[in-house]
Amino acid sequence: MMDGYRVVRVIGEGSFGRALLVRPANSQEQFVLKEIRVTKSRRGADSSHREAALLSTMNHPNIVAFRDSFEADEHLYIVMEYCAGGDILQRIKGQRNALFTQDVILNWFGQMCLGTKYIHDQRVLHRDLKSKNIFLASNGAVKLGDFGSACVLKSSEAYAYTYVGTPYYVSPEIWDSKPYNNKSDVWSLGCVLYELCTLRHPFQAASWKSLILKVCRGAYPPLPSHLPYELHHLIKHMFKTNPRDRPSLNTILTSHRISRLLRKHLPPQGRLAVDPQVLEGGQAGKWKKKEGVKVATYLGQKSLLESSRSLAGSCAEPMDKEERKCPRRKWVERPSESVLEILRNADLTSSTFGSSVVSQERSSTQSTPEDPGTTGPRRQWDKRPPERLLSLLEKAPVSLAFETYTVHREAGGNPLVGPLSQAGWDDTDGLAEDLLDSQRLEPRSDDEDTDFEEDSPCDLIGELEKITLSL
Ligand SMILES: Nc1ncnc2c1ncn2[C@@H]1O[C@H](COP(=O)(O)OP(=O)(O)OP(=O)(O)O)[C@@H](O)[C@H]1O
Repeated sequence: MMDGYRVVRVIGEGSFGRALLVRPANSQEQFVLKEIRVTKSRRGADSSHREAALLSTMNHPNIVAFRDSFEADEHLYIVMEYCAGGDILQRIKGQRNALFTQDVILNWFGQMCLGTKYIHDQRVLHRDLKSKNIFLASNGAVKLGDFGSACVLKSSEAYAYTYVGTPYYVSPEIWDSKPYNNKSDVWSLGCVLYELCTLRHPFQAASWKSLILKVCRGAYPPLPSHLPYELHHLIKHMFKTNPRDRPSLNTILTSHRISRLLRKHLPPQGRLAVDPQVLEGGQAGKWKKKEGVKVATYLGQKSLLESSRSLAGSCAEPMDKEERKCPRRKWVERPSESVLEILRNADLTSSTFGSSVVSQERSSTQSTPEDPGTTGPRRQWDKRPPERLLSLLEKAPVSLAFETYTVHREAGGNPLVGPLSQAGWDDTDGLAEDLLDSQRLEPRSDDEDTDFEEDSPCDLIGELEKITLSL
């Protein structure tokens, strides 16, 4: 018995503790109790308060609901909704080779879209959407979970933590050291949709280098031909290498070619929810602020622990109302391609990947970031091998690419500004906007809705380098 909860059984073990199936003493209802080891030094971080206020507003049928949290015996416990159907990855694996029906794909994916649209409407990024973090409830509802790994708290201590994601689901802009944005979540959701359609990951690779190349080119094996044209079309757009060209969740649900098909497969309440007015209305069942603080503290801990393994993890990022009104940041005309360029050079010296592989991949039907559909002259490769990334990629086992990563770096600016902080509440309000690259600001347009992103991109390559050095 724990704080009024009776343990029914252990569901599984994650990197930060166990997940238990529990039942309140006075009820037959079942919940998941996540048990997280905590260290005293991380308790009560001031920066948790604002993040908690944000998290406490999360309430949607397609988001795993939080019920309670408490601390006992050096552990933090979070009580949340139990999803009896398990996670989507388990379901995919359980299919063996039998493909899901089109109805199942559209029904599940539609609900994932509703959940993601809900958080995006609140200017929150999930940052770790993957089939392992999406659950099925007993009533058939699909729910996005594991906001824990999706949330970074910049602490008031020495480091700031930035979430990177799970490499197999990470979008090209992240490899190009661009900020995480709402379309990065769209890319990850595209990976989940592709998995539902094929039972395979879109970017399979035997090495990091091959993985990153495929991701940066948006090169994936075609979907089975029996699937409707609308799904082929949607996947193609979700895997556009430039985030500007990917549809937003709003577009997918309301005006993309897939929208009608998706809506037809949504449960009735979901169909109603596509109406933006209804979506914005759902605010019932908020967390109590006090509980939210504890959860936010846990999230900060999780980030710290994760990065202490040199691998990284982390954060949902809100934008405040003021920021919504601000001119939004614009993507530079073409990605800088830093990673792509280095990888291309790496091919000259790599023993495992010759230029023929690159040529083959370049002939894919997907456009490359530097060559959106035109047939310009091939770039000359730099003769000097890029030692840094080359050695990194050759040493790192690709199995690591399914892990969630956080990176840490020394905090610059105001260390109290957390990724879940709302700019309007911080002393740096205004200053932060001034510091933005002015070239990346432009008025908002309706058809281009890459409209919010993290503030400070991280040095992913540098961090991966540290990882491989420690292997
Ligand atoms: N709300 C839930 N309902 C049903 N099962 C859940 C729920 N949350 C987690 N699980 C299951 O419990 C197990 C452990 O989950 P947990 O989130 O603790 O770790 P993980 O996701 O496997 O790893 P990590 O969090 O370290 O990345 C997993 O099998 C997961 O599918």
